[in-house]
Amino acid sequence: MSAQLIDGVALSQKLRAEIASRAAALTAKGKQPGLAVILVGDDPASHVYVRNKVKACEDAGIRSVKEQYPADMTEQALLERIATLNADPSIHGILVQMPLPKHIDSHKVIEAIAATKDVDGYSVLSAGELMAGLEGFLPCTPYGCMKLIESTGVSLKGKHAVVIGRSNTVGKPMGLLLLQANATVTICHSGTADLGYHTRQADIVVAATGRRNTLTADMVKPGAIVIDVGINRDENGKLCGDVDFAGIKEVASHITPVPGGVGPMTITMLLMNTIESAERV
Ligand SMILES: Nc1nc(=O)c2c([nH]1)NC[C@@H]1CN(c3ccc(C(=O)N[C@@H](CCC(=O)O)C(=O)O)cc3)C=[N+]21
Repeated sequence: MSAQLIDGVALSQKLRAEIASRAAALTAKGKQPGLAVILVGDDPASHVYVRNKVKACEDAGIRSVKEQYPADMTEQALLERIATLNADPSIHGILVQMPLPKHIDSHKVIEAIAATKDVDGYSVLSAGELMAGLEGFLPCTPYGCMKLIESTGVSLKGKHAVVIGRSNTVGKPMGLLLLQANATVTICHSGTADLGYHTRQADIVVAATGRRNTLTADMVKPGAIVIDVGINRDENGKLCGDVDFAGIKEVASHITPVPGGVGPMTITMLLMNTIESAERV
C-alpha cells in the first residue's frame, strides 16, 4: 500500500476530546448541551446509526434524548413533537433520522425544526447560508469530509476537486465547501458522460453515489486524495464504500477507509454542531 490512510476514528477521537471539554464547560455553567434524536419506523441501518449517535453523545457529555416511534406515526404527530422540542430550552439540536416513512413529507419535517436547532444542516435556511457564505450549520457529512481533507495538510487552493454525487445532503454542499476552500470544482453524477475523464484530472475525489466500485484505480490520478462517503454491502455482506479501496490505495496519496473514515466524522460533526448551538444560547 502506497497511500496514507486518513483515519476518521483517530481524527474523531481528537475532535471529540475538544467537544467533551467544551461540553463540560457548558455543563459547569448549568447549560449542558442536549441533542434530541427522533427515529420513526424500524429500518435496521437507522437503528444502528442512531445508537452510535446516542453513544457518542454520552461519551462527550452531551445529553441525548432518543425518541422512537412506530412506522405508522402520523406526520401531524411528528410535527407536534418537533414543536415541543423547539420550545424546550434544554434541547440545542434536533435530528430526525432519514429516511422517513413514505407517508411523511421529509421536507416539511426538516423545515419544522427551529433554525437555531438544525444541527443536521438540512434546512433550506442552512443550505442558503452555505450558498451565501454566511455562518450557519454545515451538513455533517461534507463538514467531516473537509476536516478529513484538512488533516492531510494538503492545501486545496488551485487544486481540482471532483465530487461524484449531487445529493442535497452530500454532493451539492460538498461542492460548495470545496469551492469556498479555493479548489476548482467539478460535480459529476449519474448523467455524466465519461466519469473517468473527469476523475483522472482530479487532485481530490469525493465519492458519494451509494454505489460500489463507482471509482476504480484506472480512474484515479497518481497522488490524488480519495474520500469515500459510501456505505454499501459487498456480496459477502461486508461493509464497503463507493471506491475500490484495494486497487486505489496503490495509486492515491491519501485515502479514507470504510468503515472508519467518513462515518465516524459525520457523527463527530453532529456533536460539534450541537456544542456550537449550545454555546450560541
Ligand atoms: N437526519 C439524518 N442525519 C444523518 O446524519 C443521517 C441520516 N439522517 N440518515 C442516514 C445517514 C447515514 N449516517 C451515518 C452516520 C454514521 C455512520 C458510521 O458511523 N459508520 C461507521 C460504520 C457503522 C456500521 O458498522 O454500520 C463507519 O463508517 O465506520 C454511517 C452513516 C448519518 N446519516
